[in-house]
Amino acid sequence: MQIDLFAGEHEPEPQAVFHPALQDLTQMQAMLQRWQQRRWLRALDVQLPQTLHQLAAEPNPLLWLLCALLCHQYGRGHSCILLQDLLQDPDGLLSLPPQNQFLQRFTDRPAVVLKGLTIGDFRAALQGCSWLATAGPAPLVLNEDRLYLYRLYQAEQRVKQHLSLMLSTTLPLANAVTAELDILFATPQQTEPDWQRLACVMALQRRFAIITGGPGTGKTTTVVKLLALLQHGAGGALNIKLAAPTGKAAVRLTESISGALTQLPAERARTIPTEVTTLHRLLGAVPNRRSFRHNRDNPLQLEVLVVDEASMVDLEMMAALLDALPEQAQLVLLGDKDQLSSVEAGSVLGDLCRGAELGGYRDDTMALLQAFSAVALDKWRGEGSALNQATVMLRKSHRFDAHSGIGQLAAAVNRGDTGAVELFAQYPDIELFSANQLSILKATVVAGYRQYLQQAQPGPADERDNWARSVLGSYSRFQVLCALRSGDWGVEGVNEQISQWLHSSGIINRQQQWYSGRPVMMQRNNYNLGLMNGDIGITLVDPLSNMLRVVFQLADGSIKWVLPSRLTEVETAFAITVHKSQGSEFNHCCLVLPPDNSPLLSRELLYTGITRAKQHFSLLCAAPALLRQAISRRVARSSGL
Ligand SMILES: Nc1ncnc2c1ncn2[C@@H]1O[C@H](COP(=O)(O)OP(=O)(O)OP(=O)(O)O)[C@@H](O)[C@H]1O
Repeated sequence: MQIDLFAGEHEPEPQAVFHPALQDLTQMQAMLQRWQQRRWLRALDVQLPQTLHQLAAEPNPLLWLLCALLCHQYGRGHSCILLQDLLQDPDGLLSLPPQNQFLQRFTDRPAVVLKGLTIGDFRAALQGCSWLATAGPAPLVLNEDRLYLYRLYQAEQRVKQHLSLMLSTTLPLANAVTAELDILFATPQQTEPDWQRLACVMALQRRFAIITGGPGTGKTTTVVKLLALLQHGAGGALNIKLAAPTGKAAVRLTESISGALTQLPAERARTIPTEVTTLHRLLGAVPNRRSFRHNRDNPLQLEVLVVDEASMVDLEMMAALLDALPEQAQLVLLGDKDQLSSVEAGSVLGDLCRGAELGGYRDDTMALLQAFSAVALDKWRGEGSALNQATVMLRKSHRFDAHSGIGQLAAAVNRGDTGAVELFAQYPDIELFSANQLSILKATVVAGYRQYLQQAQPGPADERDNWARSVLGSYSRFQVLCALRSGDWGVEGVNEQISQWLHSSGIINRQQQWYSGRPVMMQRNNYNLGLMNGDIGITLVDPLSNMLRVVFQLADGSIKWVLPSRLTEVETAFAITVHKSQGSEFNHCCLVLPPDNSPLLSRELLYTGITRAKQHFSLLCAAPALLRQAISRRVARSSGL
């Protein structure tokens, strides 16, 4: 057979046939409207290109599409869109449509619309576009084929600049540090490195350090010892501040710091603060503004700052925090890198901790750490980034032992082991319900909430704060978590179902919108009230006025009584999303998964849900196959960090 080397030479170039919406702006606008009607996009996503067009006309349909998708991704917590990833798997990257059902039915789904496009087409649509920042500020930024909203790009740049500056200096270690470490850390015969001790050594030497680890691995214990070492070196004169992203997390850190201080010699414990503030309060949030009172021009007054639950800190907050840090201050971030990322855009801790498991310690870091370790550390040697040289991962949980199903389940899910499903049959502290076991779920939920609801009956006037505190304490023993917000199996549907069950069991009377015992969660920060997004309050009859009030515990442990009418943006909290549960722990958690394979079900979501439980974990899941799919799916947020 003869091969015609020149076949095709005279044939016309194949014309790429693009989707009609890419060829006509009116069609693109109509398509975006349809996506909004199907709830694939938010009104805001569709509005953004329209608004920009009014300011500077840009009739390119692809540009409109990119702009709407960028806004959509921002709403889902991504700092940017990586154009290459968008081309590779549009439906997957965008999680559009959000439920996989009937996907093939839509001929205008992202994968079909973007078919045939190349990265060059994206660049061409953006080139010379007046919406794109080239010299000065403009709404969009393209950097190394990552498309950003300007604000997020700015925040990312600021974080990068601050961190590289902080990572470029090392601090001298005092000669007496070994003796001090020996006082604080017991040295039994070891076979594994004492990462808590090594975390202290590393953080003493850095202006920026990260201590990451799962629940109960001793992050708080370690940081308390670190602060004792720092104070000892400075003669107790350091101005140390402790902060957490939410009020709830701040209250929890206050409790665990107080617990950890009891393990220290009294004269050392005295030099360490126990007061924990929220980041918003620390930075001085200005009502209805994005900016803070403390910033580059008005830095914070402190020498050491510890931020707990750092996985909940979003990109813009991290940028604001670093802006406000005085030049010589030391910053230590604590958190679990494997948890879900912040509710707002960014996955700062996850991004910064990439490679933390492997160590990746270079020669100089190895020399430093090895000098303080009785066990050889060669396994963790590598050529990691500057960040790796400032990160220690604590690996041993002191809370969950080998007999704990929660610990085993969390670890298996975290390493993507689909065999995790089998663990439910082996441990008494974890249980799995299928969707047709609703009666068992009902019994679990009613029993779970009964105690706090009984305590919520009108209490004594002279002890009203203590009573409120104990009701809030009882409430935090049990919590239903959902993977999704909307739908029958989301927070909306499950809250409705639970209220019905509790009402029909005679435990609540929900004939009015507000009733005694109603738990509510803040959906936005309210600076006037000093309440933050995610704070949970409980409705009680105030014994002083006999009127309904909602009680919240503030970061300093005090109780705030608020008129329900002042709480406009709250939702019932019998069920809350896993996302919003971050920073909280409950004795017993019950996680409800939807019956279909939503792209939102991921390993990180399961891990975060499981690790909210301290003693008992229940899971409602229609089929084990669904659980295996969720364990196999990872969520990766796009960012340039
Ligand atoms: N090296 C250790 N040896 C024995 N017990 C420890 C050790 N480190 C911590 N613990 C204990 O383990 C428990 C959890 O420690 P800690 O609160 O410091 O962990 P954490 O990582 O901050 O937990 P979480 O993030 O889940 O709140 C505490 O009771 C603490 O006293």
